[in-house]
Amino acid sequence: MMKDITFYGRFEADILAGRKTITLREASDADFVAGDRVRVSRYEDNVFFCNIEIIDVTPVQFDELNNAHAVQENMTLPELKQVISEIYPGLKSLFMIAFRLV
Ligand SMILES: CC(=O)Nc1ccn([C@@H]2O[C@H](CO)[C@@H](O)[C@H]2O)c(=O)n1
Repeated sequence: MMKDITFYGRFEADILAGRKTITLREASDADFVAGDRVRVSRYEDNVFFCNIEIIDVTPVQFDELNNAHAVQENMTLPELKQVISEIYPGLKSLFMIAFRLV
């Protein structure tokens, strides 16, 4: 059975252009392993927009986030920390899911 993931619609263009190649998620949203093919839909309206292949799933602490993470999100580090703080207020333990378009 194919797995699914949702992204906020505002990230769709960056994902489709290959500008966003990681996502940082809480544990309950990181149940993927390298090689998984995953159907990607928009969170707001559930519209499918691409398939991705999972490259890697790695634990990362909020306080360890650095510019390399931000670049892979097509953001600055302050922007990335702000976005994550809004989605997951107070959460320190995240998982970095690296992916590529298929
Ligand atoms: C829709 C949903 O259920 N959850 C999430 C959770 C996270 N993200 C994005 O991943 C990166 C790091 O958190 C940032 O770019 C976030 O905006 C997302 O698009 N959708």
